[in-house]
Amino acid sequence: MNILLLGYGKMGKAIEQIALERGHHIAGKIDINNLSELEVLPAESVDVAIEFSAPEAAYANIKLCLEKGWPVVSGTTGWLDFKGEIEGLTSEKGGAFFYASNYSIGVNLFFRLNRTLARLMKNQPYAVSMKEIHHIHKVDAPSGTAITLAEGVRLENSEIQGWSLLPEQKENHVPILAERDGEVPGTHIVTYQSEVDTLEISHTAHSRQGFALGAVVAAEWLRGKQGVFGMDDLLGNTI
Ligand SMILES: NC(=O)C1=CN([C@@H]2O[C@H](COP(=O)(O)OP(=O)(O)OC[C@H]3O[C@@H](n4cnc5c(N)ncnc54)[C@H](OP(=O)(O)O)[C@@H]3O)[C@@H](O)[C@H]2O)C=CC1
Ligand SMILES: O=C(O)C1=N[C@H](C(=O)O)C[C@H](O)C1
Repeated sequence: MNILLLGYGKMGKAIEQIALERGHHIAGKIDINNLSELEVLPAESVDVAIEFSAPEAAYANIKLCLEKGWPVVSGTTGWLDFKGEIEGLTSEKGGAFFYASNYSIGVNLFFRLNRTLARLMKNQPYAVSMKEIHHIHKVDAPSGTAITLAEGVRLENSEIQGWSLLPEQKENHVPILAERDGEVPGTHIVTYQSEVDTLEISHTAHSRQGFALGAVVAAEWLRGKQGVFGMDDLLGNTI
């Protein structure tokens, strides 16, 4: 496949390496410095775009891809207030859009574990909280993955109404602590605390390889499809 990389930072580079290993061709590498190349790229030179850029850039990047008729796989976090508009544009254009806050298989297993645990904890005397730890370059907080985890708890427990980013706290919201430390690729911890004990589940990424592989597999899966998709569509009951 001819893959356009939209955003050529830490993730763009990790994705390039895996895409080449899997026999794909890189149709272009776009970042903030050569954005104008995007508009002049011939539509037929790209089979799928993989977009990992920045919160303020994702919406415009994805919109442009959909207007060009390119299927888009996006992993950028921190822009999801506009996701509904992108979903509308996808159906208007008959295009294809795939989004995940985290593309690694391990984290998608963790998402399911988190929901199962939230269901078990629904009527138990435990307070839920979350912590995410990322590298110091990360611009958004809390992480997209932590937001998905909090949303998972909300879906299982009607007492939970959302999340709050510590130090701000809101009643019936999952408090999330966002820590920035060195070059940490991504750690997420879900904690349930009672007066007598603590129960914790965690996921620790050792590198960006898992995120990058998931994004390339999603791009391969998206080819030839129409609509809005996520990891549950890709993984189904295979995990
Ligand atoms: N869903 C998932 O599994 C994962 C998601 N992410 C998310 O992916 C995003 C990127 O992460 P990461 O690669 O680490 O970040 P980086 O900062 O390393 O890379 C971002 C890249 O996007 C470029 N960029 C900035 N603005 C634009 C623009 N307008 N158009 C195109 N490119 C632009 C930057 O260019 P320049 O350097 O010149 O500013 C840079 O090359 C983040 O939102 C992060 O949270 C990260 C890992 C996994
Ligand atoms: O910015 C990152 O690095 C990461 N971002 C994603 C997020 O916000 O959840 C996924 C992963 O944790 C790495």
